[in-house]
Amino acid sequence: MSGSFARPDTLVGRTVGRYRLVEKIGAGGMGSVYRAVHIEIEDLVVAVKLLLPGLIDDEALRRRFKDEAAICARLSERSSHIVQIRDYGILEDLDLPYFTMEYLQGRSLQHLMHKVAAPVHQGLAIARQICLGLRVAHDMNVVHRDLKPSNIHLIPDLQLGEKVKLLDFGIARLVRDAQRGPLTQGYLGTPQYSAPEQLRGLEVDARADIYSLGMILYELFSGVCPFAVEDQNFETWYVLHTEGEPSPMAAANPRRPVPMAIEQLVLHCLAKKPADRPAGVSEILERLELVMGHLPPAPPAAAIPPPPTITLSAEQVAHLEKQLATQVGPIAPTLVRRALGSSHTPGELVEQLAAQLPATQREKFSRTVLANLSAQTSAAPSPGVREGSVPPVLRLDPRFVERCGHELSRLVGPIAAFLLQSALKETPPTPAVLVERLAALVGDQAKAEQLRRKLL
Ligand SMILES: Nc1ncnc2c1ncn2[C@@H]1O[C@H](COP(=O)(O)OP(=O)(O)OP(=O)(O)O)[C@@H](O)[C@H]1O
Repeated sequence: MSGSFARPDTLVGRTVGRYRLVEKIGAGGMGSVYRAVHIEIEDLVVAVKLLLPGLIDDEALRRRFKDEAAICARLSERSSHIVQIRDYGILEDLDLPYFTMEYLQGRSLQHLMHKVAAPVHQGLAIARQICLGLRVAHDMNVVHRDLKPSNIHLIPDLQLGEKVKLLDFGIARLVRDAQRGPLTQGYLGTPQYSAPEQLRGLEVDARADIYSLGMILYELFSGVCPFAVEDQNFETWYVLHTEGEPSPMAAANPRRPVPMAIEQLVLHCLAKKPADRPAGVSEILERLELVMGHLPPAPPAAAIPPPPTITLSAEQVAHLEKQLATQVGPIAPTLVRRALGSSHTPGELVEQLAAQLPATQREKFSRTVLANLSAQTSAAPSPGVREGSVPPVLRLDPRFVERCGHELSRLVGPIAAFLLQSALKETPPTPAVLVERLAALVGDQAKAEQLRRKLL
């Protein structure tokens, strides 16, 4: 039935492969994305991307859509920082290609950066994970070409606290694609984040992604764009990227001082000529890790969060977990515990949890749980006492933490203190959980295994 046109939202309720489309999450230039559940196992949630129905007759776009799934599938085999592809197929009656991905909870980096600059510690952890994912793509000769905050998701993760996932390889291409020639066929991308050579329609390589990364890191650490922008049109961005000088980061946001080494790195990435940028993502990673190694480590005891500042009854906690679990599944109790540890009011608690949900679910969730919470929540607990089913704060033996730091620094060098601090920042872990968090942070499977062997 080639050429037929189906309105995307009429697809809600349809079965695609083994999944039923539940709601539309959003749409981009090439496809619409839906949250979907398995037809037999409701807790199995995925995201399904379908080519826009108006594009099904365009063979080149169909091929590009399939390429996106294929490239992502290949890359995610090698990096957990790249969204996983589960399936690819065609909806027979509509002749509509689709692919199925892991469903990403949480929020995009665009959402995080919308309000303020990230604290340096958090910014470094995010930047490092973006680089780990991007390095795998570049090592496999794939250039993303549309790296931007909305294509970088931060999902809640038991080990990392916050895990970066790169997505939307819709216009990614192999650097050398013999059948289709070099990457020079007109402009594709997002002008705000594109490198000068990409905007000019010239041949691009991994260094175009490095430029986009520079734009993202500038905003991540300073909270503002490197250029003063009046009109958000192609011409304006073209002039700014090809001729404009980025403002010094310190001047851009004097209230949020950025370490000099980060500023130098970011401005290096934003060099106009590809040859003047860092040679590769490995170099950027090394420089980020050098900064991490020099940040003053917080003493482990101080890194253990203070007791929570609101108390809930066991029933309220159970209600909250149940409401959240309908959206996020088994990770709900962990998210509730973490949010309880850093909220001062029921409103703050609900806001934190709602931020983990897709935008369409937030309001309903907030309304439902706030009504339940505001009935009985007290704002100031009796000292050190916490009601409800939430376990008490666990205190780790400082000697064990010290041993972890020691083993870690043998494996990763000066960034050990930074990683240890990150691992302790989340809800206080048991020793085994601490080791798992560290193993995940190391970002290298062999080293992670060595760490487990030494410490467990
Ligand atoms: N695996 C996923 N899990 C959850 N949300 C997703 C997933 N993949 C995409 N999305 C969301 O779906 C929406 C549409 O994504 P899509 O990649 O199609 O377009 P886009 O990035 O918004 O636009 P464009 O591709 O034109 O730049 C976005 O809000 C994106 O965050």
